[in-house]
Amino acid sequence: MAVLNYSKAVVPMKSMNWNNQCLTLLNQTCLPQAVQMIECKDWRVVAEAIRRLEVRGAPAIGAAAAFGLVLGAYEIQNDQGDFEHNLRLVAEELKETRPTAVNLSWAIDRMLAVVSRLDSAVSTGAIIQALEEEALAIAAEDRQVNKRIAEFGAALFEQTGMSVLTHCNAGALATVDFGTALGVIRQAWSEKRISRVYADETRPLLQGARLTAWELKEDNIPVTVITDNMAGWVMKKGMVQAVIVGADRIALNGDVANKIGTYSVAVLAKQHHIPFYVAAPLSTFDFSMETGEDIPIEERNPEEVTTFCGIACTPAGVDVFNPAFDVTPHHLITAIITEYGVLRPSYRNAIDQLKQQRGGI
Ligand SMILES: CSC[C@H]1O[C@H](OP(=O)(O)O)[C@H](O)[C@@H]1O
Repeated sequence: MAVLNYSKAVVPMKSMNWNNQCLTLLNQTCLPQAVQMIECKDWRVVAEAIRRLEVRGAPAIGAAAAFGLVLGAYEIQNDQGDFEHNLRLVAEELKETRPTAVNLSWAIDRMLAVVSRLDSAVSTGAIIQALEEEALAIAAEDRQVNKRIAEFGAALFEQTGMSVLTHCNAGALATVDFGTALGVIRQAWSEKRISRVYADETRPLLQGARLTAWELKEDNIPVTVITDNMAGWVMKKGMVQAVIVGADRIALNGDVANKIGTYSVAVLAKQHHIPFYVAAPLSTFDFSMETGEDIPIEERNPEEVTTFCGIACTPAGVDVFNPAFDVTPHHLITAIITEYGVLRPSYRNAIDQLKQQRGGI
């Protein structure tokens, strides 16, 4: 695995790039201190990068896993045994890297569907070419989808000069490019609808303080970083007029899994009569899941909580609970912004109407 260090001046805001059988990832665990790219030529390196949150964010890990499957296909093309069977083994290992974001399984299933549609007589080389084209399509669609979400979402900010709070990072770093919640913020800023962003630091891994603040500073969008326990007071003081977040999995009734702490922010927003928006592409919806009750919640290494920048901040041996996500019930969500428009309660009806409009999903 080659590691390349860039000066900040040249780094693309994109989370990843694919070229000549190599997936280059912007290593998000090094930001904002260092801009480091990881060159992945082995699918196992991609899988580990997803597990370690070197690449993270629901759409971003979906796209990364898709390119990881292409790397796997190149590796196994001359192996003994059935190519499609061996490919599905790689696909399953990529799917298992993180359980909550449905975009991961959505992307892998979309890639495998390409293989299923091909004539059984086609060459392995033709299969690999089709897989590579599909992964590139997933990545290319991402920016277009995020731009549409941004246009629909920005219109929700009806005043000028509003302040908005966000949690975690749903930016260009969490997607292939431009971002979902931060995409809406970028568009609303360009239309002068918002004047400042309050970014929750988002313990324990600080995606807000490290990544959202980095993205917004790079874009010269005014950002104020707050600790997670300040969100209520910021709302009480009237310092924000809206909340917008991303999502990792959305159930058919509109329950939303997102970074841990999102539920608390939604309860606070309700208490203070502040609109709470979720921005997410259709690939974040789980059409097999009626409610958020069954959304798998990833639990991560306790050391993410017991240490801070590598320094122990708890006594040794204490018990730790470290869920990476929580589920916000649909009744706390004002609207869900998608690339097909803004969904409002009842979300089940809205999603059914969307399915009818599109002749299915
Ligand atoms: C645009 S999806 C971003 C979504 O993913 C983040 O989780 P993680 O940093 O663990 O990958 C967080 O839930 C964001 O809202």
